[in-house]
Amino acid sequence: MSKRTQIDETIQKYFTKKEWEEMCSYEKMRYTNIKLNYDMMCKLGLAPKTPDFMLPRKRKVIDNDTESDEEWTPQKERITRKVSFKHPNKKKQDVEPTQTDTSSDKMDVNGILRKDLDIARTTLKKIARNIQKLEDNIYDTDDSDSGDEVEEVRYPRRSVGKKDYREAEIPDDDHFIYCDDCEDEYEGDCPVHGPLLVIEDKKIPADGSDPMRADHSIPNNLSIGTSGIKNAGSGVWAEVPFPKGVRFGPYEGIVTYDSIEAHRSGYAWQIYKNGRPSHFVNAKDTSKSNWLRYVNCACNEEQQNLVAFQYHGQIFYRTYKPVLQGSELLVWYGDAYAKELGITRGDKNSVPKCIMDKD
Ligand SMILES: C[S@@+](CC[C@H](N)C(=O)[O-])C[C@H]1O[C@@H](n2cnc3c(N)ncnc32)[C@H](O)[C@@H]1O
Repeated sequence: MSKRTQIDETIQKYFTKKEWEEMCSYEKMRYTNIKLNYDMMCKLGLAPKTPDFMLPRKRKVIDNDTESDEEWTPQKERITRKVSFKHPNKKKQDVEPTQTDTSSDKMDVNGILRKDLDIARTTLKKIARNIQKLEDNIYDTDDSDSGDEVEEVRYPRRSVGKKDYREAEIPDDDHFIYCDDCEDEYEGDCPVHGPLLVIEDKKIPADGSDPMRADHSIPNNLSIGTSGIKNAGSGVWAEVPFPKGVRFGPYEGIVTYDSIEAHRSGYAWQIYKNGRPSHFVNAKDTSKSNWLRYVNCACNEEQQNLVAFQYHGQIFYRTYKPVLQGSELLVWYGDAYAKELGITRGDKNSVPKCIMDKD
């Protein structure tokens, strides 16, 4: 036999005196359970919808002794809902009797209560599972995938470990985002450290009417100027400090399938679909691209402050470490292209062609 919940007398405040007096103990228990469930979800930070009965109601006359049903606007709605409760499908003999109540609608109400309790229990079990997974994730005690169905909280699809930011990120599943703090990938935003802080471009029409669209799209607090890298042309500079975890982009340009043209331009990112090369986004044309085209390739890991990543078929840049005010935004183009620029990171014997002006 299921244990009965104690009626929480504090819920009385959500009802009029008359309503409370007329309410049978099953209803009070039902509201108690709804509130218990709600409180638990709040404690877990799940931002549940406030149960209707707990919402403030308009009251025409604030006098407990004299009020009638007509004095409360939403009460009519509540009473309508109360009578429209569906009878449980279970046969009456299947329903466990409770110890104390003798009211005529005992079986029906009991069935409703049991259903509510079942829902609450299932929800709490799911929450408990989610918490466990989160804890496992935070403390890195268990990387295994239990195969459990988890709702509302997203978990890493796989433990990818610490990134080598010199490696090009070739996604086989680009709806996952790497979290630099967890060192893991999540479907969408990291449930522990939250979403990346998105910095939007200035909105400039991409119809080709502005030949300098790329320059004009640059957000506040960033500027385009001569790069600090010798012979690299223009670059992008931070006018203010940026924290780790800021997202810029997407990288905009013309879609092309011509790999030779893309390669020659020096402004094209390759897009992958299911781990295979698909097409290129070429930002050579300044009337069809945005400011991200001006971000240069870092000469070494110390300089690098951005990583390029593909998300939902587009290339974005994110700060993976704090960017100091007055420093140049520098990303890694990928080993092959960097080599062509004379950047051979990790190769101590290479002749350093890629040098900053101040070096
Ligand atoms: C996407 S563009 C970057 C913006 C370019 N600096 C500009 O003025 O338009 C890529 C080109 O910038 C230059 N570049 C970028 N990083 C460089 C580096 N580390 N060393 C030398 N040239 C670099 C190369 O000419 C490269 O083809």
